[in-house]
Amino acid sequence: MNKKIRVTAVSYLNTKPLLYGLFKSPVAAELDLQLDIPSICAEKLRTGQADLGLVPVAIIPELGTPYIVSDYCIGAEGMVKTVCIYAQKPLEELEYIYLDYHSRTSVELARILIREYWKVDVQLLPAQPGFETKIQGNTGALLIGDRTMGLESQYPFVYDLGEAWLKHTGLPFVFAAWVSTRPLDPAFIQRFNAALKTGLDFIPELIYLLPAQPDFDLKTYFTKYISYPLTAGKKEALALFLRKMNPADQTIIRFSLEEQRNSRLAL
Ligand SMILES: C=C(O[C@@H]1C=C(C(=O)O)C=C[C@H]1O)C(=O)O
Repeated sequence: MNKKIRVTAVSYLNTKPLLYGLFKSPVAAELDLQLDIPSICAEKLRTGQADLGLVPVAIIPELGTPYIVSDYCIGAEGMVKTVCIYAQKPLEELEYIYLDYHSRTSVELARILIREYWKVDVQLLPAQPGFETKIQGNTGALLIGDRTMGLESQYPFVYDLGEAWLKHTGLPFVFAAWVSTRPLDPAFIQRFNAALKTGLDFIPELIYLLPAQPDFDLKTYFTKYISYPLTAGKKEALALFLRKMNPADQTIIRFSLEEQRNSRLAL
């Protein structure tokens, strides 16, 4: 029996449709799955504690040979609802913004948008657990994931980073993608992708299995705000985001499935 593939995936609700697909498929038997907050997923893939991960795309340049193995991701085509800056005052009146320690991508996205789009002079601070309580007066915070659900009605100023990125660039966005640091068996990748697709087909059923969120409609979130297909537009956005993060970056991202398709076409 081959060794199982060690997989790290995001523990948030937005990943459940993808996980549901994996569990409904025989591919589940090939995986040793661990669920973590995004910054830990990133760390596990980077340090070799996982072979494959649904990881924040901001860490791709830190990986030696990154392969994007899937046609599915955690993305958005504008508003995303769960990646926002919350504040009691408008952005231009803020002095400090805490950056969520769960995140790797959105903290970089916030830096880019503050610099290029909002153009406000604000100090960005690293956050510790419990930092949500510091959202007061001239201090705001970037928060991501399930902890943001229902927060929209609690703060007078809410800035959605997916929406701001679309207004700034005209592009969708990719927050997290399935990345491996070594080439995986193409047949495995195809089974893995087919399973993810099945999960998305089951969103209407899955809604019944997940805990209802106060002031937050999960079905709309999964079908309107989170956008799972890794489209050409999202790939373009990913390349632009990595360039804006670090203009000197030379990372070459390999798209495993595309390479397979291309090589099949070439045969
Ligand atoms: C849209 C989201 O995207 C998340 C944002 C991430 C980040 O900022 O590093 C990483 C994984 C994604 O799950 C979310 O979970 O709210």
